[in-house]
Amino acid sequence: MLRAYRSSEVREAEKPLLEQGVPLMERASFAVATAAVRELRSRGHLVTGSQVLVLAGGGNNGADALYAGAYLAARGASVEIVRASDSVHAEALATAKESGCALVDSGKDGILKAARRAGLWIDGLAGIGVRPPLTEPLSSLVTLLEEERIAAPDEPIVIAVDCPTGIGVDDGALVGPVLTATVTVTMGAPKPGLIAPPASRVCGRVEVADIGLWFTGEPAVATLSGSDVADLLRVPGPTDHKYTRGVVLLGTGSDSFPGAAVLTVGGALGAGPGMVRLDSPEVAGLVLRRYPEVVTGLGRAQAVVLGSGVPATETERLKAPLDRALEEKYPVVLDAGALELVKTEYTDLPSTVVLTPHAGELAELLSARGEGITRQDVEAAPIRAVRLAATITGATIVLKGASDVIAGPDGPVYSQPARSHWRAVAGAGDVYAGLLGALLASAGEDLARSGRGYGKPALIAAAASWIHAEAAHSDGPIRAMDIVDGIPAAIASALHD
Ligand SMILES: NC(=O)C1=CN([C@@H]2O[C@H](COP(=O)(O)OP(=O)(O)OC[C@H]3O[C@@H](n4cnc5c(N)ncnc54)[C@H](O)[C@@H]3O)[C@@H](O)[C@H]2O)[C@@H](O)CC1
Ligand SMILES: Nc1ncnc2c1ncn2[C@@H]1O[C@H](COP(=O)(O)OP(=O)(O)O)[C@@H](O)[C@H]1O
Ligand SMILES: [K+]
Repeated sequence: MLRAYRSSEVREAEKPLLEQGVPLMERASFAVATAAVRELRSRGHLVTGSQVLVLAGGGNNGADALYAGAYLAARGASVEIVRASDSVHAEALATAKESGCALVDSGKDGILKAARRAGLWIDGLAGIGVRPPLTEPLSSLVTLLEEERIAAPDEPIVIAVDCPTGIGVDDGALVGPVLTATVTVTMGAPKPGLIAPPASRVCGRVEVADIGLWFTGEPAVATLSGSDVADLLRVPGPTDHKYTRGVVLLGTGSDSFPGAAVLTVGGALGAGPGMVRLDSPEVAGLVLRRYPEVVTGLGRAQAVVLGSGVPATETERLKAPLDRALEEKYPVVLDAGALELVKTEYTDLPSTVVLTPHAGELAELLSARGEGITRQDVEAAPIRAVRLAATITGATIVLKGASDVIAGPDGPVYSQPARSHWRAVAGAGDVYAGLLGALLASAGEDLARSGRGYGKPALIAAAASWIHAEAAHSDGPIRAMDIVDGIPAAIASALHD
């Protein structure tokens, strides 16, 4: 599991070490320099003679970059420094100069010329001490460098120290200019913005440098790996039968969208529940032709999926199964049309109800609940949007997208990236809803007994996102049914991770 901690938690973790005089900055800058050497070598360059640009801001982040520059200069690199603040760390600057680094003329032309000369930039303009948007003069400098980076015929390697300058370190937001990185060398632990969208998209490869920090608390944001998923999966044993393995009931599909029933059933069956029930008479024939193992009609279940392929105007029939699940405290997935119910009637939900909107649906839901939020707002700061929605509704929220961002009213936010953007295809969300329902069903009795979720529904949803991403992994076009077909192998790969 990748565990990301906020800047305040990083500073807390640093405190005892700094009091003991542990040389954190030395460790940090050495990690940056080592990453720089590796990046140069992996592209066939020698350190000696390589042209490096150190972008040094006024904080400790700038000092890290300067010491890294000093190290590279001592190894024979030709290092130039852009001094982006009047208050650059004096000792670090002196060390860099002594090692042979040269200061660049700080006018626009001087900076651009130096940027063009250098094949590797070290971004020490701002670290975890900065809240975006950047203010002047840093804002213009970052804009200039990012434009140059994009326009350069040979794209420079950009090594971000701790985080790319300009990102929302703690919330993953992108507001204002940022300098996109090839590699981010982050100190001690990832920060939320390094693993959560949209900021995670400008971080390149994230490397965590062990500088001796120790974190014991709950992370702010986490990303599950295959082995975390394996820990959550209930593998059947000799005493299991279909009812102990979990029954999932689907109220999905309609005359308008019959295929959604096939896709949700396929997603559910792929996860291996004991039984899938379908309560959608108008599409039962279609589903049974493809999946004869499905049982039709209402009945007992340990989890319920409602709304995929059901128009928002036809949600009346979803209320009976929803009421029953709420009464019996079984987990529920509300997808697509069923989200309509949360706008007006079902306004206070337990966290065992999981809502699965895409960005547009989440914006609509939040707006209907009195928050003036657009799709663009959701996309610019997904962590904030899911947290807000979880607080307002009480439910667990899965914001579907290139990365799924998941939050309950408490516990960490999970950010689960896609393995391939070919996944963005109609019906992929229906497959997800069915898959999630089946996973919740296998935990349904436990969740019902606990009465509340205590973070577990979010964790299970994150596992569903991992499996879905793995099942949709592809180097070329895929259909939603290919994701269905990929689920059993994705689960097997988690179990063997
Ligand atoms: N604290 C420590 O002891 C350690 C910190 N380390 C490094 O130190 C960094 C944090 O250092 P700092 O706390 O000095 O913070 P930063 O280095 O992130 O920089 C803060 C600087 O940015 C300016 N600034 C703040 N908000 C701004 C905005 N919106 N627009 C433009 N400028 C803005 C401030 O005036 C200040 O000069 C970490 O990211 C990491 O790289 C490492 O050296 C390891 C040890
Ligand atoms: N850019 C992207 N890259 C990868 N996956 C994506 C991207 N955008 C969306 N997705 C995924 O595609 C699916 C789309 O779901 P949804 O919007 O509900 O569509 P539908 O209702 O047609 O199934 C979700 O699983 C989501 O995580
Ligand atoms: K930085």
